[in-house]
Amino acid sequence: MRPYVIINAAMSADGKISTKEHRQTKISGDQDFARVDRLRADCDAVMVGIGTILADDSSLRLKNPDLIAERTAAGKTEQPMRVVIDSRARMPPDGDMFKKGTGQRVIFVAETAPPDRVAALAEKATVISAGTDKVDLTLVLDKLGEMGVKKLMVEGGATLLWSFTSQKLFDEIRIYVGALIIGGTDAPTFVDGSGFTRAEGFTRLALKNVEKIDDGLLITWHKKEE
Ligand SMILES: NC(=O)C1=CN([C@@H]2O[C@H](COP(=O)(O)OP(=O)(O)OC[C@H]3O[C@@H](n4cnc5c(N)ncnc54)[C@H](O)[C@@H]3O)[C@@H](O)[C@H]2O)C=CC1
Ligand SMILES: Nc1nc(O)c(N)c(N[C@@H]2O[C@H](COP(=O)(O)O)[C@@H](O)[C@H]2O)n1
Repeated sequence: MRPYVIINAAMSADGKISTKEHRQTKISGDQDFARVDRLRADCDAVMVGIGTILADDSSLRLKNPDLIAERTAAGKTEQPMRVVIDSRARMPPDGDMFKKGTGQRVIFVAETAPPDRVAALAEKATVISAGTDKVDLTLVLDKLGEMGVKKLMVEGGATLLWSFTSQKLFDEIRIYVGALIIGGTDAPTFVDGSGFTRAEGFTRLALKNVEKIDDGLLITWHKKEE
């Protein structure tokens, strides 16, 4: 069975998730980062696209020791599975995701990924081929389901979130709107990609909750069933 998919990200009041240089930007405050850590702890796997790893060198690990202890007491691994969507196997083998924290790392690549880079990554992670030229997210979700992932958190970035939202491959969106303006036509927004041209294609959402956190707002949407 496919996992329940929660998209979680933070954007500025003008919808940007980082700067025009794609520099990692602190949008959440302490309380929201604690919520993000809690959500990571509650999920079986945490995912980003390779653009995010190359920009941020994300470790994607759970940081709060109390949450790690809570997971192990519940018979789970210390860290949720860490997953990267990486068609061309560009993941740096010396990235923070490999250096920090314990547990399984999974890289989804396309069949056309260069074999030497796939072999180098296979020494550090479980590498799975899914899709011909580009990673196919329906295959990814099916595979993660087979691997026992019931709840998946997808953190970004803008290109991966376009794929998840345009293909309606999610259940919930939790978006933190921070009290700042970043600006810049070239700065990534919550969702980029090619965009819809016709209203019939739009991904529709149902509002579930709004909560003030730090000096911003956490908005929770569910996918609106058509
Ligand atoms: N504020 C926040 O909550 C977050 C911000 N970010 C920011 O997002 C930016 C990175 O976003 P992007 O450059 O858009 O990269 P991304 O992280 O969305 O990765 C996109 C890349 O993934 C690969 N890919 C393979 N199969 C794919 C598929 N089926 N669909 C989509 N992508 C696929 C492609 O190489 C594609 O270029 C960074 O600046 C980062 O700081 C990232 C995560 C969260
Ligand atoms: N929720 C959230 N709020 C922000 O303000 C952010 N900048 C991000 N960024 C995401 O978190 C990843 C970093 O994770 P690690 O600290 O390396 O574990 C980053 O790569 C984005 O995915 N998120």
